[in-house]
Amino acid sequence: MCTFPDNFRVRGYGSFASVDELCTSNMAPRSVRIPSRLPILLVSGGVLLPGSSMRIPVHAPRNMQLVKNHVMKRNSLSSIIIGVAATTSKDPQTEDLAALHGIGTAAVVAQVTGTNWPKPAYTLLVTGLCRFRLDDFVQEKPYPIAHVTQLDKLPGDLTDVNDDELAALLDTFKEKASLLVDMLDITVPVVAKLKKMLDSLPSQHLPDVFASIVKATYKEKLQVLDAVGLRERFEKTLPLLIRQIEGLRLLQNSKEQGNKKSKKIPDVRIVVKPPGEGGRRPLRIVGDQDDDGEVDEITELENKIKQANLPAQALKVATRELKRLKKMPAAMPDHAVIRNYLELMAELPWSKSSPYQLDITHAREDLDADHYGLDKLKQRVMEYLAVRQLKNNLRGPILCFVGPPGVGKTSVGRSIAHILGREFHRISLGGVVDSSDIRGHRRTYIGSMPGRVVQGLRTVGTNNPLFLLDEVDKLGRSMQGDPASALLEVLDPEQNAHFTDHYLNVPFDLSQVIFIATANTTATIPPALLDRMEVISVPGYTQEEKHNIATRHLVPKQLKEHGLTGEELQFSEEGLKSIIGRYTREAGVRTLERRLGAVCRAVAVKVAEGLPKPKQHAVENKESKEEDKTDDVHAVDEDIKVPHVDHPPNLPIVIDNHAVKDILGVSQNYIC
Ligand SMILES: Nc1ncnc2c1ncn2[C@@H]1O[C@H](COP(=O)(O)OP(=O)(O)OP(=O)(O)O)[C@@H](O)[C@H]1O
Repeated sequence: MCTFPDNFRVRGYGSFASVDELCTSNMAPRSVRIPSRLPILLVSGGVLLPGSSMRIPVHAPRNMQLVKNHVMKRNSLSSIIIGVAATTSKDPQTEDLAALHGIGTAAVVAQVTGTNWPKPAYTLLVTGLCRFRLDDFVQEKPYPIAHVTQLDKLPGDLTDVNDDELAALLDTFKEKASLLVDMLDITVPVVAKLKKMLDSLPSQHLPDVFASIVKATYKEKLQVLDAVGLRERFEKTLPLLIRQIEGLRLLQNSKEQGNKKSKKIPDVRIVVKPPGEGGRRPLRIVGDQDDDGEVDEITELENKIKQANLPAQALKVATRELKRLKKMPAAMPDHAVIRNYLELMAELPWSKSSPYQLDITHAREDLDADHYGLDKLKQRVMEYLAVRQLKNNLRGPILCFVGPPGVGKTSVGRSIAHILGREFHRISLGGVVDSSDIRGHRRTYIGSMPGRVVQGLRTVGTNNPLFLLDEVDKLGRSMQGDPASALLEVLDPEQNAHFTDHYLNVPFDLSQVIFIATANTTATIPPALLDRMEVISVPGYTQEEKHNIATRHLVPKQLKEHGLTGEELQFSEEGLKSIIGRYTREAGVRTLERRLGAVCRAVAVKVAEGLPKPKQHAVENKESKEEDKTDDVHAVDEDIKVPHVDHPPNLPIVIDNHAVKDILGVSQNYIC
């Protein structure tokens, strides 16, 4: 199985230089034999005809499953044939299989483009091979697979056709087709190719190819698809061709006369648009507006960027990218990439900060309220905060709390953010081996995304949060660059006002961000990084300290988390000691907190079991009401509410030595 990066483009069928090339390629239908079972891709609002290509954005859950399970799991796309069937259901999300059109088009998957970040979005480029009839479904979920019957078994070239009527129809069709091509701008490569194809393409393929490039309604295209017989197919397509020619004539006349209408059209050069995107506008005029929905989304993005208050340099880049996006068809793979980029630009907190808030007199109280002990750490934090208050915008040292797991390093960081009224975000650095994890990938790189710092800023939505760089001692190193040196750039007050993430490619001012690091040991912190930080050791706790932390912080916290109160559950002195001494073996208090949680859960069950049963529904039938009364003395009477309690526990439930053993089992420490 192959894995795909976050942004990718996989080509499978030949090597097409462009959509246009594909759209006029002559790879279909010839002597194709398709499998009798095909996975079915549902397309709403568009019809794929044999010999033409279509870009299909994948949104609906079933289509997404098909792409993930059938297409992406292959190493190569070259042999992937799927069925493309139009659904008459207006909402593709409903994916009603009954609404599928009975005739579909077998197609090869020529290209998959898309992105996995921030959410999966794929586009398939498919080329139609031949018609098939949908017989029945072998499976409907996660994506439909159907038994199909191949319909197109086209005869050889029609040059020596015996049917006079068909021969005449063919001549007229060819004449009109070449007339249409002559009216198009030959300097457009795809038109030149179409002209060439007109002579070389076997005549029987002409209706499908032309039906897919002329302007036609969804219904008309379905009629062409339904035309299994050759003559019928010519008959259905010829009027479309003639109508297109008439339309172009009108357009040209209006241009010549220089009337008002034509002035609105900046360039009457007519290009052939790939017959995709619902096949609604195969021929379009350059300068024509695209789908309303798409325009709306771009306008929305533009407004978002305006409101984001970008600095000059960022605004310049965003405006340039926005212009590119407007010119680009939505089906182009780069469209999603630019959009993601612009969305990030619009969402970054360029000028949004949390208001200044620091009350040093209450800071100590807040720290004490959240944590027991940790005097040295709290003292240093107070000094840090005091200097911050005296000299705002401190380019101070980066504090690094070093100590064993579970001693409160992260939670002290969270408290500091709270005291300062800043947003808190934790960046876990354990196992980071690639510098682009910190600094992002360049946008030219497939699967590119911003680094964790920029992602963090987007998440918190302010430009002055507190970032906790967790586990700096576990930073790795690899061929992809040294993440520690990237981190140096982030932390260096001289440089971080102009921090440039590779993906963002414009500087973002990190000088207002507070960084605090945590580590279990200093031994493995890269020396250059260690040099920038002020290490504060947080030693493990003694049994007594753990006892105090438990009674003051952990027990009340766990009671609250489990919906219990002190009147329902109490820990006896010896019970608590037993948990600390026999059921935990750690310097911190994380396991202790887990064990207390386990006890709370067990007690919560007992308390819930003893609660009054929920009131039964009033009995509608009077007779049955009478029966109920005789059967059960506790039966519900509207007037007398007697709680139905089986064995209400004696509250509070006190957890002593024995209760601890009952709930937590035999201690591992005993076994050792
Ligand atoms: N002194 C303390 N007072 C109150 N609660 C504490 C204290 N020390 C730790 N805790 C609690 O213990 C739990 C674990 O703490 P925390 O996650 O901050 O540990 P840590 O040192 O960051 O661990 P790690 O190194 O594994 O990230 C938290 O719920 C925290 O509130």
